[in-house]
Amino acid sequence: MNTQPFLRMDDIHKRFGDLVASGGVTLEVEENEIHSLLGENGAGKSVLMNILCGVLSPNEGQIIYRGEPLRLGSPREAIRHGIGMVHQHFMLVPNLTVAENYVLGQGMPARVISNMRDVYARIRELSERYGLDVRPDALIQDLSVGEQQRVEILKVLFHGIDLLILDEPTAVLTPQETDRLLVLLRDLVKDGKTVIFISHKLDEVMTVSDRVSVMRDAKVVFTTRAADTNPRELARMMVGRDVLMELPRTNRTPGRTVFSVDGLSCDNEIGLPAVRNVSLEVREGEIVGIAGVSGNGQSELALAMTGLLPVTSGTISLNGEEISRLPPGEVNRRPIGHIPEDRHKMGIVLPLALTENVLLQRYNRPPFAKHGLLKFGTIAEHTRDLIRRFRVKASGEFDLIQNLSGGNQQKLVVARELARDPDFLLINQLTRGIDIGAMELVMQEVLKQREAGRAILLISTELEELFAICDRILVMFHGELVGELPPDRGRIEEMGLLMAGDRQEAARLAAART
Ligand SMILES: Nc1ncnc2c1ncn2[C@@H]1O[C@H](COP(=O)(O)OP(=O)(O)OP(=O)(O)O)[C@@H](O)[C@H]1O
Repeated sequence: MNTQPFLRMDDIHKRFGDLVASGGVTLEVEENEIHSLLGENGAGKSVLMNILCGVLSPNEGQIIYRGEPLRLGSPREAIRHGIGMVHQHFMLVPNLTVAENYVLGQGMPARVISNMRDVYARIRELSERYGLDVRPDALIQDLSVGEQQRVEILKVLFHGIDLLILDEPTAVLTPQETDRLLVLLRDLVKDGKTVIFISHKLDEVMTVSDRVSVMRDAKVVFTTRAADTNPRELARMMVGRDVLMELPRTNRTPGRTVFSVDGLSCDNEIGLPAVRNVSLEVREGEIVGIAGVSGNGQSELALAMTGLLPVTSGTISLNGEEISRLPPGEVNRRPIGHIPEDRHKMGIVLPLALTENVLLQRYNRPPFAKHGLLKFGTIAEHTRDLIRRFRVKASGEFDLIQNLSGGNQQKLVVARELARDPDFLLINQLTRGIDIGAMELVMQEVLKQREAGRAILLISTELEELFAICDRILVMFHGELVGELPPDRGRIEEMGLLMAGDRQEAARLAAART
């Protein structure tokens, strides 16, 4: 009898200078299972998977795959062995079509490329078989994030992959898209594929996995069948302590209005109406949430509030001053903190050091500059302080931010913006990519800002995040605010109805409660 597992990564070591990303990791995966990989930010999940798909080579250790030692020099070699990965950040070329992306640089036989009709036919066949709804001639830049995700998955299937690795695939998906993805993963397993799934969301891990492994400090510390564990145990294994799912907060009467929006409308980047007649106010010491399925105008609302998208009508005011028609640089001079939705596009500059990223947009202002000269000592000390307070895993303040794991990049952006002590804090997706322990820390820090009297607007697709810290929650649908609810988990059904635009049914439910 063959007792070899389908895949065994054996005593893998990977170091970057002094930093140990894999410190003797052993992971076994069975054929035809969904195996989830969990762990704190920076535990070493992505590095391990990058080794398995040929992006990185280990310093020591070996991979045994289908009973044979496997040495990979590139992702292309991994694909030849049937191993493919969908990365946290998509790797598609935006101005090419789906089909062009699939044949690009993959060393496809010339006869395949010369006959794009065959490529189209294969894409259509796979798309139909797995219900993926991918059009071969669509331009990547015209697709939503969820659609791009499907294109990435289909690309891996297109190359005949048996072992599929997905690194946080649901971080940017809507709940409906996530459900579809989880069903797809089960279908793939039925078709004989094997899946390794990385996620910080314990409920979906419990739903979809056959087995789960937990990484801590660059090692796998625990593997179990999903049926034999629960979210609380998994959280404890990841973080090394019990995680508070409920955060204590004080009752607080909000103070004066700090930030307000009145009758605001704006268009999206291609000139279509995105935000329609939105009015809201945020007061001192208050956290106001905006719930909604992504793509309902939240991104445009946030951009308009920070001066990055022109307002077509209505006003935006901060501390009584109208700021709706100020250029972005002027808005940025006001006491506003902004945690953007997509940290790679707006929050950080990847090839720069942590110190430089902390300084972004503030390089000419005290305390970091005096008489036009940068105060390097102050900048370094401030960055070290943020790293310590937010437990950012980095070798030091001069580390390049691109060397940090995704969740640690997010923690640095949050730390930087909270430290600016702004009067108004605009947060669009607070905990994206952040592990469950760090989530607790980051939410506590936002609550401290509330205690300090900041006015906070939290746009989020994560209801748990909104319920945990908001004082009241507005719901956005098709560019409009369609309702307001207290952060009461008992009213989650009503909120779901509002998020789907069904005001009547939501009102009926609300009436039935009273
Ligand atoms: N190219 C690199 N150079 C230096 N350090 C790196 C590099 N790539 C990764 N690291 C470090 O290796 C460690 C593990 O990172 P990895 O991305 O595997 O974490 P992760 O478990 O996937 O975290 P997250 O949940 O935040 O995505 C981190 O400390 C990271 O900073």
